[in-house]
Amino acid sequence: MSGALIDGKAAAAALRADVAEAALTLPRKPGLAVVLVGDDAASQVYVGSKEKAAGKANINGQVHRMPGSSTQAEVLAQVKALAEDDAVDGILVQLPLPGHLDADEVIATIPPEKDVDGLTEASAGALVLGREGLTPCTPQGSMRLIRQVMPDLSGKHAVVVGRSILVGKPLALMLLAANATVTMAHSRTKDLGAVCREADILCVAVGRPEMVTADMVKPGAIVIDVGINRVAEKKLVGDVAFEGAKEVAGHITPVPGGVGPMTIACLLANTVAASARRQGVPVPEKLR
Ligand SMILES: Nc1nc2c(c(=O)[nH]1)N[C@@H](CN(C=O)c1ccc(C(=O)N[C@@H](CCC(=O)O)C(=O)O)cc1)CN2
Repeated sequence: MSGALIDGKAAAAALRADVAEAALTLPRKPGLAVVLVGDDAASQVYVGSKEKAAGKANINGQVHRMPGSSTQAEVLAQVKALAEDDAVDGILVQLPLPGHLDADEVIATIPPEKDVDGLTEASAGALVLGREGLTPCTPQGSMRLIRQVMPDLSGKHAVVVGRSILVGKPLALMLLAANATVTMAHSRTKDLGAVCREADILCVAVGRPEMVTADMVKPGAIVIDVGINRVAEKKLVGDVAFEGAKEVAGHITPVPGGVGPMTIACLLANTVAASARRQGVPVPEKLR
């Protein structure tokens, strides 16, 4: 029997509606600033989607496009200007940056209270310590989809394949905080298939098209595919071989239409939450 599809598009639309409603309750309209350096085609698409979604969610979205030849000093100056702009509640620098730039230094320039990507040391530290903070959008979106299917993760075994700062590491910490038993797998893991087959919840974020196959999935497992791999002009696939895996999984996210849309919805949720804190009002309940 085929596993149930986890509809990320519908979940993202519902969250965006909650964000739009919450934004209207704030004393001042929230502001989101996106810095895009260079002309990476995929980044242009994602930033365009973020700007459009922000407008529909009653958030002032602004995009600062910089040439790929921009120097480190020029990018740092742009982020610092946004850090000092009181109308800006959230700042994100679209990744990846051009290779000549030091992304760590750029991200470190974002004030923690405006870090709506959840990538600064302060945000990562808050996540490790179990304190309130802004969490990365894709792991946060993944957790929202998991909890839709399984509200209580106690006693469940989660396997996260991939250990990036954008997804794998924060997602593992969020699963731990939700009382799952967590295994982190990566390129150096021996017998990856055996490890994956232990998972009640299998999250894959490695950037390798269809790497996880049906024989690596425990029957009835929840499969969260975070991969977004363009394999042809008009064809996107995830890190999981969907057609085979869906016959074994209990629930599975598609690509496209799964975790991706949740990334943008969670960015908007983070922006309204950051704005509420900066304006000294409670974070709307639905966005906590
Ligand atoms: N600063 C950041 N950079 C990047 C992030 C991030 O969270 N912060 N994540 C990814 C890219 N990304 C957002 O920036 C992103 C990727 C994919 C989608 C999405 O909705 N994908 C659709 C398909 C869209 C398409 O046709 O390409 C889907 O999966 O249904 C949204 C956002 C790396 N950079």
